[in-house]
Amino acid sequence: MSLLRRVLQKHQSIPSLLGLQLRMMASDAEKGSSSYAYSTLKVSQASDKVLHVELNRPEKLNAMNLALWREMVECFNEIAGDSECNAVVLSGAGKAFTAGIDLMELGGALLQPPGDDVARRAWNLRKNIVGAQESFTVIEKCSKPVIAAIHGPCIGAGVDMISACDIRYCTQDAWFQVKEVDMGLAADVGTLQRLPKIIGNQSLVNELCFTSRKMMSDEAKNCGLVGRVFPDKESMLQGAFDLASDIASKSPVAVQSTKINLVYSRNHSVSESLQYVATWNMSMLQTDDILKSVQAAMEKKKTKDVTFSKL
Ligand SMILES: CC/C=C\C=C\CC(=O)SCCNC(=O)CCNC(=O)[C@H](O)C(C)(C)COP(=O)(O)OP(=O)(O)OC[C@H]1O[C@@H](n2cnc3c(N)ncnc32)[C@H](O)[C@@H]1OP(=O)(O)O
Repeated sequence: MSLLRRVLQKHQSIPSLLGLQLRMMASDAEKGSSSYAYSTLKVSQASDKVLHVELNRPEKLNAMNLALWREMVECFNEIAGDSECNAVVLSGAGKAFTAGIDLMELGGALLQPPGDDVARRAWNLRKNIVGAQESFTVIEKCSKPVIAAIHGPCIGAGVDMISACDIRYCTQDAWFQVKEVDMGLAADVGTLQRLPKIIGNQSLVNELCFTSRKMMSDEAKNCGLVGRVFPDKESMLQGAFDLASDIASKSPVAVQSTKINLVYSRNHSVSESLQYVATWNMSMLQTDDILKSVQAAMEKKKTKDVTFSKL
């Protein structure tokens, strides 16, 4: 039976979904005591101070169900507070990066929020949307650089997700699709806000968003959506891990301050951003990391040979 047919059938049993509210910010209590234990995300240590987060619903092409939206928030909040982690690689298990929102599970809950009248339903719908936005904004709020490693399809919410990452690598077989218009809606969890700042070609962004046409990896590279294209998943992951490892070896004060200021500057004027970094660095320039880094450079050593305190 086609996916679309099953989605439509599922929507006919809306009453079972009426009580269901998207809870995008789950409490830590649900997770138990073990660290990085998630049902839809697999987190592993790729190398020293580098974590590998995999979207882990390969049998559903990593379609984003309720648990995945919630666990993204939990996971990246956990990473943000983990002083053993300095950089992250985000990829998809199986044959796709992601097929976007889980049409079976989320479509009904999203379109039919609970509420006694239109105002209350709208109120709850807004809460769901804001909650879903947090699932990707949390990547941006996490001060550790996040490298998206994309292979195969990256559809709908997948584009929202990778737009919140700091660096994007992909495979030759990767393709990108801002699918929302073809689903009858405007994208609302980050693509329309972040993609224009990444690609820097408003005409192309508009075309992609209005038409839902697929963009293949070569075009993604040419327009600046991805930094590098690799022949296959294995070489892409190796490239992403090497990059993450290089970043992770540097002063975490310098790297994380840089991410925070890059994100701030993207959203503010040059003059506001200069003010911000001046205030930021009035404390951060007092770090021991400067002395250590300069000394290493003078001795022609790599930052890998320097021991920086955890942050
Ligand atoms: C608050 C709102 C926030 C966000 C909104 C976001 C909007 C979007 O994300 S829009 C994009 C929605 N996604 C799609 O339209 C993609 C749908 N999938 C496909 O078109 C195809 O699966 C494919 C990606 C082209 C790959 O095709 P193929 O290689 O032939 O695999 P399939 O047999 O189709 O799929 C394998 C398996 O995965 C299930 N699946 C695929 N996509 C989804 C999905 N989006 N949701 C749920 N399940 C999905 C598919 O049903 C198959 O499962 P089986 O159990 O094996 O049948």
